[in-house]
This record gives sequence, structure tokens and C-alpha cells, in this order.
Amino acid sequence: MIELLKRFGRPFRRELTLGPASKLIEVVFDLLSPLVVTLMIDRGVGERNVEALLMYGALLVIMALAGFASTLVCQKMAARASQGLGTSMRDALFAHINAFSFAELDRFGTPSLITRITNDVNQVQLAIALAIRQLTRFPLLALGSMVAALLIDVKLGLIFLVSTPLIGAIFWFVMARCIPYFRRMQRQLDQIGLITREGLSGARVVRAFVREEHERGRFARAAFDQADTAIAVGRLSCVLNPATFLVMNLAVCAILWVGGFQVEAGALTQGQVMAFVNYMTQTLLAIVYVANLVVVFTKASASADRIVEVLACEPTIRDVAEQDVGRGSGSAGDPLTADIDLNAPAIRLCGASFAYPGSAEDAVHDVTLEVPRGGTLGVIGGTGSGKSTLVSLLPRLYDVTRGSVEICGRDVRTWPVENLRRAFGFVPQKAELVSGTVRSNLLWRDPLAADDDLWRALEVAQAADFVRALPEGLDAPVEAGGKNFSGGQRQRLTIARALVGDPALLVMDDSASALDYRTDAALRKAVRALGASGSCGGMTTVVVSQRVSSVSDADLVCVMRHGRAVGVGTHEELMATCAVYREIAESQLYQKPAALAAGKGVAAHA
Ligand SMILES: Nc1ncnc2c1ncn2[C@@H]1O[C@H](COP(=O)(O)OP(=O)(O)OP(=O)(O)O)[C@@H](O)[C@H]1O
Repeated sequence: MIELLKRFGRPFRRELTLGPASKLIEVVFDLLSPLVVTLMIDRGVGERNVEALLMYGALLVIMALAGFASTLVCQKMAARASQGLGTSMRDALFAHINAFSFAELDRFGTPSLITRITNDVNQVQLAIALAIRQLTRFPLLALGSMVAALLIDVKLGLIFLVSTPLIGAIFWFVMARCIPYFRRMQRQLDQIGLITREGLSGARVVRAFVREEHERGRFARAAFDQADTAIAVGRLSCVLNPATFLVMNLAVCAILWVGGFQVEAGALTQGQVMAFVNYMTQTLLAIVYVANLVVVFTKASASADRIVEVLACEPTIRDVAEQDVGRGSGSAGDPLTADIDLNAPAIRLCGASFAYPGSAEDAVHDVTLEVPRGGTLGVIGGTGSGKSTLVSLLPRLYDVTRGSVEICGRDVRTWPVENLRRAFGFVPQKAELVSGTVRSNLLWRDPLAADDDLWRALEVAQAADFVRALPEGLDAPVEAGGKNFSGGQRQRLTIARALVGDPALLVMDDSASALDYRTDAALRKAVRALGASGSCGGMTTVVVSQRVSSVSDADLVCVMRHGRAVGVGTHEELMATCAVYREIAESQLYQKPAALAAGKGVAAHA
């Protein structure tokens, strides 16, 4: 919590000091009020002095108005500081998470990052607002009440000195047992959030697999676990109010009893006894509020730890040196034209290996290959063979754990990351679009692209016909995740998005799996035609697929199995030498002879 305040609190120093300071003024008035009431009773009522009564009454009203004004100032400062700090924290978290490489995203997981950026920031925000408004008020009120009571009469003050720590001890005893439950409740709330999110975002799959009962059970278990913890806390804390009020009422009885004798003896006035009772009540209320603050701060401190954990996590993939960024940023529109070896292959892997964090085995092991500029690389293999992992090494979504990856003759680790990634048109395996319009989705690579460029990309991606058929064309709305488009339409739009702005390298990670064979063939033909143009001496294409027909016309095919490249060559070479490739080809030929023939027809044509 302190760390977050140090990091984000600087612009809100005025609010963070002015807020508690104005609350202090209110505390002073709260502490003086019982004394003024004492004078009002003793000098006004006791001595039947109307003038004194009116004067002290007026003083009370002025103090109330001044207290009200300082409360308003404090509330404003608390709102500004907590909202401002919350916004800064969210901005910083969002920016930091965006700088994460895939390894960090894998480590935290998306649901947890969402909870941290929303719920955890909210908890910290609430704690900051409460701290400004109440952290100075209630401890000072309790302390001030005790001091004021002792100043009136030490003997009666002793009752105070015994009862207040007793009430504090009861709170301490109960809260110390409650706090672990509060932390547990927060974890259980996270779990409920996770199950809710999974259940809602995967509602279609849940229904398709008739898993509603199972999901309901999972949710009910999580909800009941949380309810059990809440009940346990309730059982513990239900003794709090009766116990503290018992001690307070006994203390009030003792004050009235002893105070009565004092008044009889003329050592105290009736007003002073009333002031004692008021101070006693104020102290008790202050302790109740402090206990509530402890609960809020306990939750906030757990949330703050989770926020700091994200902010402290350094992205593993960063630019090597600042001068690289400076040098690269000058050629942002054409990132691969500076400082590259024009004769080098577009892609060169030298013994490239990669293991996911925490995994004992390499997902990609010792892969070596070269693809010339403007060439096409096909990557084929069974599920889990390492195809997606291999291509994610190219734009440096992950860093190799051994060996190297070179793009246009330069190790990817020496490229300014942004420039390297700008050079790629990347079509991920899962076709994801964001809410907006077709146009806003297509403009991701090149925000300045003209409509003609967008239509050209749509033509190549075989998406122009269906976009043209939409009433709003390029301005047709896209709902979150692109769920108002079919799987095949989404895939084609993500391919078009990658093609806008003429990437030097195009990576399509199994991104035509939802297309029929004819459309897939037409897409490959159009993409291949693009290979003759581009900023790096022709667009180099990498196609990941499980279909032989999708890779058979590539200049080079890499056959993956258990993370190893078990065959690298042309279709014909692999058919002659690679048993795994032949096996895949024959199994597909047997299943879809006509379709595969169509794919080969295109290959021959291309
Ligand atoms: N984020 C991850 N964290 C840990 N392990 C992973 C992760 N992603 C993939 N793996 C593992 O790495 C291996 C290769 O996965 P990869 O996704 O590269 O295979 P693939 O050939 O693309 O499979 P598919 O064709 O099914 O998409 C698999 O064993 C998989 O379990």
C-alpha cells in the first residue's frame, strides 16, 4: 500500500495532506462540543442565565457549520485523491500488462490480470478514500476524548482508562480472529469471479456439451464455500456489539454513580458528568469505526500486494539498447529497410529451441531452417507438435531458450521490438476481432491505410464479397470478439487485417482451418501473388496448417513432431524422404481425395 502511495501519490500530495488536515479541524470541534455543552448546562441552565445559554448555543452552531465546511473539503480531497490514484494505477497496470511478453501473460493468466486491474484497484481506492476521511478522525477522537475526560476529573477518568482499553481488547481479540477469514473470503470471491467468467464466456460450449448442471454445481460449491466463511466471520463478530455495549453501559453506570457522589460533594458539576458520558460514547464509536477501517485496510493491503506483484514483474522481452529504438523508430513505416543485410534470408532459425516456463521439455527443439525473401514456408504436424510455438518465436512473442532466430539477417533479440513486430502481419490461430467496425479492425496494422488498401486486403483474404454484401460495408458493426460473424468470416477478416499495410512477413497460424478447400486454395493463390511485392524484397509467408494441401505448394515445408523438425524440404522431397509427412499426406488423401486434388491443382498452377 505504502509502495503504491509512493509511486502514484506524488501528483495528489495536496489532496493527501489537505484532506486529513481539514478532518483534523472537524475533530477539534467534535472534542470541544461536549465542553461547550458543559458550559451551557452549568452557566446557562444551572445559573438560569439566558444570555450565556444563547451565547454557547450560537457557539455550538458556528462550530457545527465550520465542522461541516471542513468535512466538505475533506470529502472533495478524498474523492479527488482516491479517483485520481485509482485511474493512475489502472493506466499504469494496463500499460505494463501491454508490455508483457506471452511468458508473463501465461504466468498471471488473463482472468487474474482482469481482477487485479478492476477489483483490486477498487479495494485500494476505497481504502485511500477512507484513510483520508477517517484515519485521522477516529484515533484522534478516541485519544482526545480520553485526554479531555482526564482533564475534567482524574478519578472519573480512571473509569475511562479501564473501560476504553477493555473495549479495545475485545475488538482486538475478535478482529485478530476475523482477519484470516477476510483474506480467505477475498480469495474465494476471486474464485467465484473466475467461475462466473468462464461459465459466461464459454456459455455456448457449456450448452453444447450439456454441462449446465456441472457448471451450476461448480458455482454453487464456490458460493457456499464463500458463504461458510462469511458465516464463520459473522459468528465471531456477532459478539462484538453486545460485549462492547455491555462494557460501555457499565462504564456509564459507574460514571453516573461516582459522578453523582462528586456532584453531591461539590467536586464536579452536572454538566461535567454529562460531558464525561458524551466523551465515553464518542470513544466507543471511534473504536467501532477503527475496527471497520482495519477490515478495509486488510483487504486493501492484500489487493495492493497483488497490484505491486504485477507492476514489479519485468517483461522478459525488451529492447536490448536504447540506441536501437532510436535508430529503428526513424523507419517506422518501413521497419525492415534499415540496418539489414539485403542478401540474407528473410527467416533463419539456427538450432532454435524453446521451453515454456516451468516445463521440463522443449516445446520446440533444435530447429534449423532458412526461408528466402518472398518465399513461403509451410509448417505442418499433429496437434501439440509445436507449430504455433515455432512461429511465435519469429516476431519474438517468446524468446528462444537456445539457438537463434534471425529476420532479414538480424537476430530478433537485437531488433527494436516494436519495429520487428510492425514488419509482421500475424494471423493468430484464434480469430479474434474487437468491437467496433470492419474498418476499425482492419486499420490495426496501418491506421492511415486508405479504403482502396483495405479492399485490396479483403480481396486477397477472400473476404471482399461478404463485406461488400453487408449494408454498411466497411462500416458494418463488429460485436465484441466478432461474434456477429461466422468462424470462416472471422478468419478471413483477421487475414485481411494482417495484410493491410504490406507486411514484409505474413504468418498465418492455422488461420484457414474454417475455410472450405476452394476458398483456402484461392486465398493461397492470392497470397502467393503478393510474394512478388513488399518492402523486404517480396512478402515472405509462413503458413501453419494441419492440411497437406495448404502447405504442399510452399517453397519449404517443415514437419513438426514432438517439438522437433523431423523433415524440412519441398513437398516432393518430403514425400520421398519423410515418413511422418507421407503418413499425414496419405491419411488426408484417403479421407478427402477430391479436396486434396483441388489443393494440388492450385499448387501446380501457382
Ligand atoms: N502457454 C503455454 N504454456 C505452457 N505450455 C504450452 C503453452 N502453449 C503450448 N504449450 C505446450 O507446448 C506444446 C506445443 O504447443 P503448440 O501450441 O505449439 O502446438 P501446435 O502444434 O500449434 O498444436 P495445435 O495444432 O493443436 O495448435 C504442447 O505440448 C502444449 O501443451
